[in-house]
Amino acid sequence: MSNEVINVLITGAAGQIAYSLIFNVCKGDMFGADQRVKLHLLDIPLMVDSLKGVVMEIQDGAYPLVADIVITADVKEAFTDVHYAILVGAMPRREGMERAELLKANAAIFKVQGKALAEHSNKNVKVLVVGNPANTNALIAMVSANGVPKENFTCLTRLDQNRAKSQIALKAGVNVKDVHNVIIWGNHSSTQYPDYRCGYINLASGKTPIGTAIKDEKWLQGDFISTVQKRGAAVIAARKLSSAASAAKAITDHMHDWVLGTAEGEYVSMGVISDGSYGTSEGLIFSFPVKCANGKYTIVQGLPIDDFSKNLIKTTNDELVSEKTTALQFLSE
Ligand SMILES: NC(=O)c1ccc[n+]([C@@H]2O[C@H](COP(=O)([O-])OP(=O)(O)OC[C@H]3O[C@@H](n4cnc5c(N)ncnc54)[C@H](O)[C@@H]3O)[C@@H](O)[C@H]2O)c1
Ligand SMILES: O=C(O)C[C@H](O)C(=O)O
Repeated sequence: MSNEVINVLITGAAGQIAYSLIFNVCKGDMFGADQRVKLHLLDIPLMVDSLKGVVMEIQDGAYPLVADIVITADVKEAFTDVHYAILVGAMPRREGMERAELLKANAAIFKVQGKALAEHSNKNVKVLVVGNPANTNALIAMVSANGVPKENFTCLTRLDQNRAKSQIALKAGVNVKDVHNVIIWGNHSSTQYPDYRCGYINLASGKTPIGTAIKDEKWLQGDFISTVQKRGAAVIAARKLSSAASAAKAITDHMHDWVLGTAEGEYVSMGVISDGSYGTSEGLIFSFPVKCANGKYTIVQGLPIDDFSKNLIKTTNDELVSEKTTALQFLSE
């Protein structure tokens, strides 16, 4: 076991996602089986008693990798010296709430947390935003965090990628581990574009493009896309709560790959700052296919984009531009 300890912040630590996520970190699933961690767990004052119960459960799990735990409702204490910040806590959408209202409530939270990252966290802190609207919350934190490198801000679209891979595996009758390089473009919302066109399946006969293996273009261009786009809402309708265990798994996958690297030839989807690749608007937090090595990601370049893909990428890009305009307006008020 390494002697070095990394400081990992999880906000919304008394919530549903955190109740799975924290234990994935404790087990070593995120940063590796040798990496010791100090957990910084932040929630609102009302939830601090509940956090005390979470701490008891961490202790009762007897995890050798857990070096220390801080629980707090104080932003400064939570953000101080953290190497990794996983920002899950956010104002949930209430019934009848307009998207703009949700954006406004969360803009305030992520502005404060962006400033806290700049003022109190490790200079090279790596940030993953999960709380919705995830892309735009990440953008707000990024523009509020003077001095923290912009490429250190990401948002979660790995859950969408995992959903897409599973749908393909179910349709093809293969194990999900044999499905590769399915891409999520754009916003973590119903305008996202799940793209199978660069992906392949490892069949007994060899590496086969998804379109060739599945041979059902109507499904691939129709129900496949809409099922993935609407999966979050379908889980909410069934569970009366939003997805939590699958979100925690995806967060673990995202951070694991960012920090420890992706396998040779493998793409994963991450919301990252757009450099204008594939005709997207520079400066948005946009989900792209990326590869990771040495703690850094790079956007995969040169993928073929036909008119079908171009249109769907434009739709999700337009939505993100409009969210950005609304959010920046709130920030300037
Ligand atoms: N990007 C994705 O793929 C994805 C997937 C699932 C859920 N989500 C989003 O993740 C968020 C959390 O989901 P959940 O199911 O854990 O919700 P939850 O309501 O169970 O937990 C959220 C927690 O955040 C806390 N919180 C609220 N404001 C806070 C603040 N300012 N600072 C610290 N903590 C704060 C709440 O007190 C609560 O304990 C939601 O916004 C949800 O929509 C995103
Ligand atoms: O869609 C939602 O509001 C919940 C979450 O973002 C999800 O994708 O499960």
